[in-house]
Amino acid sequence: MKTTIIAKPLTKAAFAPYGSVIEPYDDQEKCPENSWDINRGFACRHNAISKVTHDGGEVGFSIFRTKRRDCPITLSVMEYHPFGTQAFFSMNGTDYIVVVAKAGDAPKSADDLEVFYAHSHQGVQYDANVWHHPLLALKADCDFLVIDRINGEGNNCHEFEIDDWEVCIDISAEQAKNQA
Ligand SMILES: NC(=O)N[C@@H](O)C(=O)O
Ligand code: NI
Repeated sequence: MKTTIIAKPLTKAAFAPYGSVIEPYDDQEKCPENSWDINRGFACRHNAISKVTHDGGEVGFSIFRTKRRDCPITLSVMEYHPFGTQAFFSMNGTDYIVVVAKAGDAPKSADDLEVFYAHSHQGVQYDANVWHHPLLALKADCDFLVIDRINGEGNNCHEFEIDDWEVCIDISAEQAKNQA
Protein backbone atom coordinates (compact mmCIF):
# COMPACT_ATOMS: atom_id res chain seq x y z
CA MET A 1 0.00 0.00 0.00
CA LYS A 2 1.51 3.30 -1.13
CA THR A 3 2.12 5.91 1.59
CA THR A 4 2.48 9.58 0.74
CA ILE A 5 4.63 11.67 3.06
CA ILE A 6 4.49 15.44 2.74
CA ALA A 7 7.91 17.06 3.10
CA LYS A 8 7.94 19.50 6.03
CA PRO A 9 9.85 22.78 6.28
CA LEU A 10 13.29 22.16 7.79
CA THR A 11 13.42 24.14 11.02
CA LYS A 12 15.74 23.78 14.02
CA ALA A 13 12.82 23.02 16.33
CA ALA A 14 11.20 20.42 14.07
CA PHE A 15 14.52 18.69 13.38
CA ALA A 16 15.74 18.74 17.01
CA PRO A 17 14.86 15.05 17.68
CA TYR A 18 17.24 14.07 14.86
CA GLY A 19 20.07 16.59 15.03
CA SER A 20 20.62 20.19 14.05
CA VAL A 21 19.93 22.51 11.16
CA ILE A 22 23.00 24.50 10.18
CA GLU A 23 21.83 28.00 9.36
CA PRO A 24 22.28 31.39 11.03
CA TYR A 25 20.60 32.13 14.35
CA ASP A 26 17.20 33.79 13.94
CA ASP A 27 16.22 36.93 15.81
CA GLN A 28 15.00 34.96 18.85
CA GLU A 29 18.21 32.91 19.06
CA LYS A 30 20.55 35.79 18.32
CA CYS A 31 21.94 37.13 21.58
CA PRO A 32 25.36 38.35 22.78
CA GLU A 33 26.31 34.83 23.92
CA ASN A 34 25.49 33.34 20.51
CA SER A 35 26.67 35.91 18.02
CA TRP A 36 29.04 38.87 17.91
CA ASP A 37 30.67 41.16 15.39
CA ILE A 38 34.15 40.25 14.15
CA ASN A 39 36.52 41.38 11.38
CA ARG A 40 36.09 45.05 12.32
CA GLY A 41 32.35 44.81 11.77
CA PHE A 42 32.50 43.18 8.36
CA ALA A 43 31.17 39.89 9.69
CA CYS A 44 29.02 38.57 12.49
CA ARG A 45 30.04 35.24 14.02
CA HIS A 46 27.02 33.01 14.70
CA ASN A 47 28.87 30.83 17.12
CA ALA A 48 28.55 27.07 17.78
CA ILE A 49 25.40 26.49 15.71
CA SER A 50 26.11 22.81 16.37
CA LYS A 51 28.91 20.56 17.59
CA VAL A 52 30.52 17.50 16.03
CA THR A 53 30.70 14.39 18.18
CA HIS A 54 32.82 11.33 17.41
CA ASP A 55 33.89 8.25 19.29
CA GLY A 56 37.43 7.35 18.26
CA GLY A 57 38.86 8.14 14.86
CA GLU A 58 39.13 11.74 13.77
CA VAL A 59 36.78 14.35 12.32
CA GLY A 60 37.28 15.21 8.66
CA PHE A 61 35.84 16.98 5.66
CA SER A 62 34.75 14.91 2.67
CA ILE A 63 32.89 15.75 -0.51
CA PHE A 64 30.05 13.54 -1.76
CA ARG A 65 29.76 14.09 -5.53
CA THR A 66 26.05 13.23 -5.66
CA LYS A 67 23.73 12.34 -8.55
CA ARG A 68 20.35 14.04 -8.55
CA ARG A 69 17.25 12.05 -7.69
CA ASP A 70 14.36 12.36 -10.14
CA CYS A 71 10.81 12.59 -8.82
CA PRO A 72 8.99 10.56 -7.80
CA ILE A 73 11.78 9.81 -5.35
CA THR A 74 12.03 6.17 -4.36
CA LEU A 75 13.54 5.29 -1.00
CA SER A 76 15.91 2.35 -0.76
CA VAL A 77 17.75 2.17 2.56
CA MET A 78 17.95 3.76 5.99
CA GLU A 79 21.21 3.89 7.87
CA TYR A 80 22.78 5.23 11.05
CA HIS A 81 26.27 6.00 12.30
CA PRO A 82 26.91 4.90 15.90
CA PHE A 83 30.31 6.55 16.31
CA GLY A 84 29.50 10.15 15.51
CA THR A 85 27.50 12.90 13.93
CA GLN A 86 27.31 13.48 10.17
CA ALA A 87 26.77 16.92 8.64
CA PHE A 88 25.91 17.85 5.04
CA PHE A 89 26.11 21.15 3.17
CA SER A 90 25.06 21.65 -0.44
CA MET A 91 28.05 23.27 -2.17
CA ASN A 92 26.34 24.43 -5.33
CA GLY A 93 22.86 25.59 -4.53
CA THR A 94 20.88 22.39 -4.73
CA ASP A 95 17.88 21.74 -2.54
CA TYR A 96 17.64 18.25 -1.06
CA ILE A 97 15.32 15.97 0.86
CA VAL A 98 16.05 14.67 4.36
CA VAL A 99 14.37 11.43 5.45
CA VAL A 100 14.87 10.46 9.09
CA ALA A 101 13.62 8.19 11.85
CA LYS A 102 14.34 8.32 15.58
CA ALA A 103 17.46 6.57 16.89
CA GLY A 104 16.83 3.08 18.21
CA ASP A 105 15.05 0.14 16.59
CA ALA A 106 14.88 0.19 12.80
CA PRO A 107 11.79 1.99 11.44
CA LYS A 108 8.92 -0.49 11.04
CA SER A 109 6.91 1.37 8.38
CA ALA A 110 6.65 4.67 6.54
CA ASP A 111 4.75 5.97 9.56
CA ASP A 112 8.06 5.98 11.46
CA LEU A 113 9.68 8.29 8.89
CA GLU A 114 9.75 12.07 8.83
CA VAL A 115 10.60 13.96 5.63
CA PHE A 116 12.02 17.49 5.51
CA TYR A 117 12.69 19.74 2.54
CA ALA A 118 16.15 21.33 2.87
CA HIS A 119 16.67 24.53 0.91
CA SER A 120 20.18 24.88 -0.46
CA HIS A 121 21.24 27.42 2.17
CA GLN A 122 20.42 24.97 4.96
CA GLY A 123 22.85 22.35 6.19
CA VAL A 124 21.89 19.42 8.41
CA GLN A 125 23.76 17.43 11.00
CA TYR A 126 22.44 14.01 12.07
CA ASP A 127 23.09 13.03 15.67
CA ALA A 128 24.86 9.71 16.15
CA ASN A 129 22.50 6.69 15.84
CA VAL A 130 19.77 8.67 14.04
CA TRP A 131 18.31 6.74 11.10
CA HIS A 132 18.53 8.63 7.81
CA HIS A 133 18.26 7.95 4.10
CA PRO A 134 21.41 8.65 2.04
CA LEU A 135 21.54 11.97 0.24
CA LEU A 136 18.55 12.88 -1.91
CA ALA A 137 19.68 15.83 -4.09
CA LEU A 138 16.95 17.47 -6.17
CA LYS A 139 17.12 18.77 -9.74
CA ALA A 140 20.88 18.68 -10.29
CA ASP A 141 23.96 16.63 -9.58
CA CYS A 142 25.58 18.31 -6.64
CA ASP A 143 28.66 18.30 -4.42
CA PHE A 144 27.92 18.08 -0.70
CA LEU A 145 30.51 18.98 1.91
CA VAL A 146 30.34 16.30 4.59
CA ILE A 147 31.81 16.57 8.07
CA ASP A 148 31.90 13.31 9.99
CA ARG A 149 34.13 10.74 11.69
CA ILE A 150 36.93 9.36 9.55
CA ASN A 151 39.70 6.75 10.06
CA GLY A 152 38.03 5.12 13.06
CA GLU A 153 37.67 1.51 14.18
CA GLY A 154 34.46 -0.47 13.84
CA ASN A 155 31.50 -0.30 11.47
CA ASN A 156 30.18 3.24 11.49
CA CYS A 157 27.43 2.69 8.92
CA HIS A 158 24.60 0.25 9.69
CA GLU A 159 21.98 -0.15 6.97
CA PHE A 160 18.35 -1.31 6.83
CA GLU A 161 16.75 -1.97 3.42
CA ILE A 162 13.40 -0.28 2.72
CA ASP A 163 13.41 -0.60 -1.07
CA ASP A 164 10.07 -2.39 -1.03
CA TRP A 165 8.29 0.31 0.97
CA GLU A 166 5.99 2.15 -1.40
CA VAL A 167 6.63 5.68 -0.15
CA CYS A 168 5.71 8.72 -2.23
CA ILE A 169 7.28 12.00 -1.10
CA ASP A 170 5.27 15.15 -1.81
CA ILE A 171 7.53 18.20 -2.05
CA SER A 172 5.10 20.48 -3.89
CA ALA A 173 4.36 22.82 -0.97
CA GLU A 174 8.01 23.47 -0.18
CA GLN A 175 9.04 23.77 -3.84
CA ALA A 176 6.31 26.37 -4.32
CA LYS A 177 8.15 28.55 -1.79
CA ASN A 178 11.11 28.70 -4.20
CA GLN A 179 8.83 30.23 -6.82
CA ALA A 180 7.29 32.74 -4.39
N1 LIG B 1 27.49 5.88 3.38
C1 LIG B 1 27.85 7.14 3.38
O1 LIG B 1 28.98 7.49 3.62
N2 LIG B 1 26.86 8.05 3.13
C2 LIG B 1 25.78 8.11 4.03
O2 LIG B 1 26.28 8.09 5.35
C3 LIG B 1 24.89 9.28 3.86
O3 LIG B 1 24.26 9.67 4.86
O4 LIG B 1 24.81 9.81 2.71
NI1 NI C 1 24.93 8.84 6.65
